[in-house]
Amino acid sequence: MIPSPRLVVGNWKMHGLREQSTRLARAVAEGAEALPDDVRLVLCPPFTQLASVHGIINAAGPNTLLHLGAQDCHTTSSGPHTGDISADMLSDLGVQYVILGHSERRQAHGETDALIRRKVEAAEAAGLIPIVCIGETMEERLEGRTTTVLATQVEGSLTDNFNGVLAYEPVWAIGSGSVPPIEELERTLSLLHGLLQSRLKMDDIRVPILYGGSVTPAQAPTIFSIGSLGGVLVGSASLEAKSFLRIAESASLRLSAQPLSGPYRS
Ligand SMILES: O=C[C@H](O)COP(=O)(O)O
Repeated sequence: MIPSPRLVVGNWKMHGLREQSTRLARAVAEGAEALPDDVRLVLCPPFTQLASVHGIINAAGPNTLLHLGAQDCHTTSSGPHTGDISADMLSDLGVQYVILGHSERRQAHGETDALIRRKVEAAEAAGLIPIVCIGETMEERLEGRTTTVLATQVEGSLTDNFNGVLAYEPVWAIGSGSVPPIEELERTLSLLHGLLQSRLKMDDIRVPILYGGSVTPAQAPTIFSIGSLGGVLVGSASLEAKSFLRIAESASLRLSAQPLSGPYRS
């Protein structure tokens, strides 16, 4: 059974100096106190702000819904890799989740499925929960190759005993203001569920599937009307505490009183 809390992950990307990050994390921590415990918030600041955000999460106390995530890690635990950060280092800092294979890293840093898989292995070995991103480009979508692209990414990026989180982020939806039509998203989620079953050779899949790409407070209730959705990966809207918290409210089944449905919530 998938963990019942829905994940609302804020990927701050390369945004945030000290003052702004501290203010944002404090505001989210304060707002999180009012949320029901069927949501879990994960803040993924840049590496430079992990320690201060960790301090704020710690100060929020043991029952906080807030967790700490990073945006990448290296494939090995230490060594001569100038400028890189290992999963062990993240874990040592109190990080619990790590985003891997984001399309911005696949595109700007040439990350391949094979490399991402090695990062997933490193994250798992360090006790971190990997959030692996997959998604098709607009060109691939227009060529009708979405299914093949997703199948290849699921096959190549995940480990055999993967027990993390999968984030479906159509590359064309990121930062574009466009979200796939809800019926299409529902179909893709069910496709991904099938791909996970065959990749992990298991019928009872417990890997939460998140959606990411232009998630806003206005779009969130429609997106979360898909009962099987494990959560969302939020970029721009996570940089504003109010928006991020409103998205988290929509994620709560208790607050939205949606009927439970789908493979994860039976
Ligand atoms: O990791 C987050 C995604 O890239 C989505 O970013 P966005 O919400 O700004 O479209």
